[in-house]
Amino acid sequence: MDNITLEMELQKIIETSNNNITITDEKGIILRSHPDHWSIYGMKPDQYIGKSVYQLEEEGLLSPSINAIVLKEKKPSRIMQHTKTGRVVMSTGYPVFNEEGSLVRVISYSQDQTEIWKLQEQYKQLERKVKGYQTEVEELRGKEFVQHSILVRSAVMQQILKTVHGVAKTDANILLLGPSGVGKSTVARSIHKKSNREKEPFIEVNCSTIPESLFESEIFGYEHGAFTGAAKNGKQGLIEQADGGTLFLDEVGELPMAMQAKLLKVIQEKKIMRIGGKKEQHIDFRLITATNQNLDKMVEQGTFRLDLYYRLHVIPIQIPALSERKEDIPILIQHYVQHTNDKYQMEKTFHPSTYDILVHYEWPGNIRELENLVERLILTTEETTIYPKHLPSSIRGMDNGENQERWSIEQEAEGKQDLKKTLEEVEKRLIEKAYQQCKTTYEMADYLGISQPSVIYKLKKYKDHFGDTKTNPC
Ligand SMILES: Nc1ncnc2c1ncn2[C@@H]1O[C@H](COP(=O)(O)OP(=O)(O)OP(=O)(O)O)[C@@H](O)[C@H]1O
Repeated sequence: MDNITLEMELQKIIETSNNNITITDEKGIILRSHPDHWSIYGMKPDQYIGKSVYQLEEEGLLSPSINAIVLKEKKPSRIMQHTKTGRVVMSTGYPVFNEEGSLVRVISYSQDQTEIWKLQEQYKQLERKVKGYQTEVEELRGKEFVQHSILVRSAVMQQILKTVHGVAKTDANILLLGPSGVGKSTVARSIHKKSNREKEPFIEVNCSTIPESLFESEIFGYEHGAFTGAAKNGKQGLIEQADGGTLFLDEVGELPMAMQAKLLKVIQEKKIMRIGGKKEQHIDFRLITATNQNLDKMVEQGTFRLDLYYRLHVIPIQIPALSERKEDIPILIQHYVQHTNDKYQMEKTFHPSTYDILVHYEWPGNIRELENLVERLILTTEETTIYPKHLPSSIRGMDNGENQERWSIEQEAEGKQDLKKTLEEVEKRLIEKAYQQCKTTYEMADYLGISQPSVIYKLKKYKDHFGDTKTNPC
């Protein structure tokens, strides 16, 4: 067959193939390719024919070039490329050697895989959703409690709920202790819901937010003309509003001393008198209090009345910090991801590495911090998958590195990093692990599932990182 016929055949193959066939010489100069196929890279023929693939890489038009990889590795290779035009392309390259064994050409085939890739992503998301539903079904089957929006899985919280719900129908005063954001108000509301007062008001008073000068009038109310600026018809106080129901005093440790004495009297007598009023009225309420302060210490220091403390302390319940009941963290994350997605009609998911970091985080701000962070991440992350890189650095910094390793691999799939560098980085870390754990290159080969010569090659490749290579006793 003469050269002209061969040339025509080759040209026809390139033109009619479903793949983008690209041929480069030993220097990476593009000799042939079909113009139609380069549109996926957002390039026109004059931008690549006769150009070097290295140059195209530098210009960010190919990231990375399969032909460049084959030129370097001198063996067939396959990569996924994320193009400037947003396509996902699978490229496979083969070296062509002459009779002397020198590499003279590289032939590569590229196929647009965007639709398959998207389907795979959708499938992964569906898989995660199904897992989420499975967890929910398990929860509903009783493995966890889901009661009055209280989600608990830990044994300690299940016991606490059992105790408080056990006394919910009595009128015993309950004191909820624990750091901020652990769910004291939530538990208080749940006690009310379980009590016989369920249909009556639940009045929540945050003692730290009412200025001392207004406290008395807010709590006890006042009669017409009680003081300058008082409302014309007087005002019902918060205790009066709780008549028949539950009065929940949050941050009770913040109560001014003078108010402590008045509150003690109300608790003992269940009677109040409005400011400027002439007669006392009986109020039927159940009292629940909460604080994140150490009341014992405050009593010792003389800033909290001992007699009031005894009154409030009838059933003390200590709610532990989230870091002391880590089993609750996964269901809380799942719940708030689902809840926020539903609330804003979104479909964001947490990458498993992100999820792992959050599950192991200490959560100093407890459930409130968790709830706020999940909501913020879902609202402010543009991508549908939330990666560790989206987490605040204070949380990312707590990770031991394993998750960072996992997500850097995923980032490569997102095309946000240079694929070649990412793969090299991952390879280097795996080889480092093998290097630390194995005595010989044969053991390393077994450990890594590659041949021993490949181990030698890779150790040489990263010699700056490892120093001298391992000795081979065999
Ligand atoms: N077990 C739970 N399941 C789901 N959400 C919860 C749970 N416990 C608390 N939360 C949520 O966490 C947030 C903080 O809870 P809550 O206000 O009850 O804490 P707190 O201990 O009373 O805080 P503070 O001491 O600051 O008043 C709320 O948005 C609440 O809905």
